[in-house]
Amino acid sequence: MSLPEYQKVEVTANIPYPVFLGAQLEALGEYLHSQFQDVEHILIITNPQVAKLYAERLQKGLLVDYRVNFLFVPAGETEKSLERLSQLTTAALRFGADRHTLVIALGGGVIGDLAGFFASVFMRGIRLIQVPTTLLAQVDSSIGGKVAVNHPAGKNILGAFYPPRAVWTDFTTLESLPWEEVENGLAESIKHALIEDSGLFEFFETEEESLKRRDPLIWREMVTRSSTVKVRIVSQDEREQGRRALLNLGHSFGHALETEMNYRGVTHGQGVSIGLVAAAHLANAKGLMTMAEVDRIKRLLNKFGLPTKITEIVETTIKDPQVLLQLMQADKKNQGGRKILILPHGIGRAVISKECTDAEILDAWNQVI
Ligand SMILES: NC(=O)c1ccc[n+]([C@@H]2O[C@H](COP(=O)([O-])OP(=O)(O)OC[C@H]3O[C@@H](n4cnc5c(N)ncnc54)[C@H](O)[C@@H]3O)[C@@H](O)[C@H]2O)c1
Ligand SMILES: O=C(O)C(=O)C[C@@H](O)[C@H](O)[C@H](O)COP(=O)(O)O
Ligand SMILES: [Zn+2]
Repeated sequence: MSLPEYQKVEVTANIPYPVFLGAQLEALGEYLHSQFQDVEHILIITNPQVAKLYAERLQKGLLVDYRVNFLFVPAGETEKSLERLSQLTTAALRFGADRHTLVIALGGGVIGDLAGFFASVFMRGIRLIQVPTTLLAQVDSSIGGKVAVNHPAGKNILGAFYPPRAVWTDFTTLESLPWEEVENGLAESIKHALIEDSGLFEFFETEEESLKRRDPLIWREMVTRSSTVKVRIVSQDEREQGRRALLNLGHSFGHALETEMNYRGVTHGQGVSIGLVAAAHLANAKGLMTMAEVDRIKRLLNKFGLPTKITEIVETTIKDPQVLLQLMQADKKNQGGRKILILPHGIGRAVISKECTDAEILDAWNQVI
């Protein structure tokens, strides 16, 4: 079988790896065979819904050469936990996994982060392939090597930088994705546009209808342009010593909200969407963005069904933003107790700010409560 038509983009990190955009699930086996001669055993970590849809296609190319076992994880953000990591370990050992076992993360960002963290610590690290099946995972989470589980006190608090050996992105898996899951990916894609691609922002504005119709060519362009932003930034600063922090735009707010909700009732994409609006208001207060630009961002998010206020998604008991401000203390960007925030600077540029006071951050929260 010859490899299908795809676009190969390289992440030029410490250990470079390819992102195959438009690859086919069936062809992964042939690729692995060409790259990893010592692999005999493969663990596919996925969830039952995704497996039902795509396990057969993926397995087609694997069964001849490998002993393949599945580890199933129920759907949901709460599965990114140490308890689930421990259960995966028990099951992997039962299947005879060793240091030559290769992990395939087949699914969305939850599977990618959890399976990735498992691969990073199992026997001190085994090889990992990301096979993203949600829009969010294709444009963002499968690229860049951030893997983690959550803690009641903070999102992704236990994790690692653990780059995959390859990212295998099959656009056709997005055909079965429910619209509410599409929205989560759009939030991260719009974030990428805000950080460094004003043309992509305009693309979202002008292509609203074709995106909603799921026009395959327009979707392909969206995923390609958006994931290219991520590849570019991660290649410049793999371990977030500087510029990579820009990819965290909206996340200081979004992660605090997710944590406050115990990782239920608000999706990551919704948290990011609300966080983008809060960051835009903060940027306006700092003179980095006009109110017209803040409104333009809100309009775009709303067009695609994304929330711009917390009350749009949950009947919240959060009346006092102090609780959320407190939770921002666990943000991984902070230094010596000082909050570091990412702010949009107009549309298509973002900056790292160490200058935001708690009072200013509270004002921003009040704009989205
Ligand atoms: N590591 C990173 O750089 C990074 C970046 C962004 C987000 N994340 C993490 O990603 C997670 C969110 O990921 P997500 O939005 O993909 O959610 P998710 O992984 O929970 O997937 C959402 C749902 O979509 C279903 N699904 C997956 N693929 C499908 C398909 N092709 N067809 C139909 N249904 C499908 C799943 O069963 C699941 O219920 C969060 O934990 C977030 O913190 C990580
Ligand atoms: O890749 C990055 O860097 C990001 O910040 C991308 C985010 O979309 C993603 O949610 C990431 O997991 C957040 O990282 P964290 O370090 O704030 O946990
Ligand atoms: Zn994110």
